[in-house]
Amino acid sequence: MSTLLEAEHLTKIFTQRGKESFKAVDDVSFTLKPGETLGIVGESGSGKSTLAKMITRLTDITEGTLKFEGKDITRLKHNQLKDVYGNIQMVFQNPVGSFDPRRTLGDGIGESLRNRGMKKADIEKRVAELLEQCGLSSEFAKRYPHEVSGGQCQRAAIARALAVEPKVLICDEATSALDVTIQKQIMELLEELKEKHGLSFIFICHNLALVQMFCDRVLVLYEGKVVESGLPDDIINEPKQAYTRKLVDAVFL
Ligand SMILES: Nc1ncnc2c1ncn2[C@@H]1O[C@H](COP(=O)(O)OP(=O)(O)OP(=O)(O)O)[C@@H](O)[C@H]1O
Repeated sequence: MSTLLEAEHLTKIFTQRGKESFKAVDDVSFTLKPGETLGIVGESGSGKSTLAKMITRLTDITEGTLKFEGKDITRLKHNQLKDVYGNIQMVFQNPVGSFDPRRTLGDGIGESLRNRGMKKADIEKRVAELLEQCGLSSEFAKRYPHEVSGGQCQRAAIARALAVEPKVLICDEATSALDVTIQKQIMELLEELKEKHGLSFIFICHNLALVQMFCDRVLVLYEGKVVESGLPDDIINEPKQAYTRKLVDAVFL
């Protein structure tokens, strides 16, 4: 199987004037194959979101190499990043905050299509299709973010991410802000989209139980470094590091 994403020795150093520089991600390497789901777990502050933003190229990479389908995308800038955003999309923890409050959900979902020059009538049709794929009626296109529930808004955010037909979807704590039953419904939707569209996922989460259900492999991050990686069942049943055991115990004990 070919490799979709290949990350080698990714490192992110934040520098702020007058302050010591800080290494948030430290020498992280992994691969992601088509149709695969890679989980990234770690406590708060371990570097998960920073790593996600490096992969989507929403933030610069200080050191290391990132390749998508064999092409080096580590240092692409501005317009050159269009293709990356078309292939790798992200869904965030706070769905309501990720939409512009003054614009309808339909407007937000259709934005990338407008940017690609799609006609208004075609955009409306496609937005309705995307909403339905994500379990919402097309009527939701007219609503504003504050007029829907958190779970419905996350479905709309997933529809927005799918609009450009990405190959990789990065979910950064995408279900953490939702209550348990809604969390389960969103996980089922992601699973269904994975089957239907052959999507690959990077699933960032601090809950190892969700990772066990959903992921093929998992990386455990601690202070920006990968301290353990492997099959979720192995990591959960036989964690090699005390840190991983702590994460496991927090969920399963
Ligand atoms: N722009 C920034 N400038 C300086 N430090 C930053 C910046 N962004 C993140 N950090 C630091 O990098 C570290 C990793 O943050 P990150 O948000 O990636 O962690 P996380 O594992 O996603 O945490 P959480 O689960 O709480 O979201 C933290 O110590 C954070 O304070």
